[in-house]
Amino acid sequence: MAGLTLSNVTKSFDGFDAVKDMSFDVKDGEFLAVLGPSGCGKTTLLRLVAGFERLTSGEIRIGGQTVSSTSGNVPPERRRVGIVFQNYALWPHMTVAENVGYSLKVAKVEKAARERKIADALALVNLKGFGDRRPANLSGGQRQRVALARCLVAAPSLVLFDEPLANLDVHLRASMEDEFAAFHKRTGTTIVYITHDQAEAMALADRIAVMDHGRLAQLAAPRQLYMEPANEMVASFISQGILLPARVLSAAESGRCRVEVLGQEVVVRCRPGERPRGNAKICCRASDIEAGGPSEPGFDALIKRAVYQGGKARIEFSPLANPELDLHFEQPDPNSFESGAEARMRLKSGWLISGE
Ligand SMILES: Nc1ncnc2c1ncn2[C@@H]1O[C@H](COP(=O)(O)OP(=O)(O)OP(=O)(O)O)[C@@H](O)[C@H]1O
Repeated sequence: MAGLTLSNVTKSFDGFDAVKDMSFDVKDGEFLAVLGPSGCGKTTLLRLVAGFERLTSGEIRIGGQTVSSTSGNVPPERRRVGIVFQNYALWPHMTVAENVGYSLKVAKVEKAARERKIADALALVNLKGFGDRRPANLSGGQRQRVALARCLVAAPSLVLFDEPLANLDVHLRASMEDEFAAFHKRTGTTIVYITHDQAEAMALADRIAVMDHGRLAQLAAPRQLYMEPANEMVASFISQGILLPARVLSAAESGRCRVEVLGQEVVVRCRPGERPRGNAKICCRASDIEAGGPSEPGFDALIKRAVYQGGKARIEFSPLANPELDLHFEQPDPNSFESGAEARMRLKSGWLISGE
């Protein structure tokens, strides 16, 4: 296996930067998810790494070897990069074993070695004994595993996944997530996994690169992305964080500072070096909000809707002083909030978005 390094990679189409100045490292054996809204450049990034697309500037290295730069481009078939696509693209007239071994046959690998490699690849994806089946006689998840085996048989140094679960139903997705996680643990394959599904990225990846308009917005472990989003885009994108206008009242001390939000003073988490300032934003989650007593610090709100969600209700409300803000929190059963009522709300915590 090998690591992957992108240094200041830009890809322009007719002057439009689909990928802009991206730099990051994927460590040997790491599982990196690339996450972002539609059109942010994920597929272009994958195509650049695979070698299907030439970069406009910058450099890509795989296992220390430069594979893309302005002075040259190693062709896709010589990069030892495996790709698992969203549509598995298996040949229906071939058996599972023939599908998996096709590239070896083309490369004129001798029969006994070929069969051994096919068996090893099928074992890696838990499909031992499926070699004689046809794709039509497999489930969607099994087909996706054949596609994975087909890419593993070539002993790639890096495997790229392009939204591999997008075509599968919800239950199958969950079980394939488990399969991919187990596969990664078992093999230590370096994986770059493109998705627009946050839950999938969070469940699988060691780290997640969030892309926004072709740029890297943040690269961090899932929990850090959730707890400490680098900017407003990441805050609102990851788990639909709630952004609130704030004024910073005190300098950072031990990772916390005091802010004024919705007329309430709250201690929030923050980066070191924060200083008092206006025009700040904090990111909070539904779990950071709770109902408070009438005389407690907090703010008054108008309840808009209570949506029962089995064992709890999602309470949607707007602060009376900021009716343009739509907020919500979760209230365990029994729910005592009714739409149209006024209630006192309290913000318990949050994360101060860096001003840089
Ligand atoms: N060959 C091309 N020529 C011109 N523009 C392109 C080309 N390929 C991609 N783009 C543009 O680059 C931007 C990024 O596209 P890309 O397919 O990489 O996004 P994405 O994040 O994979 O989107 P999605 O999640 O919808 O697949 C888009 O605005 C797209 O229209």
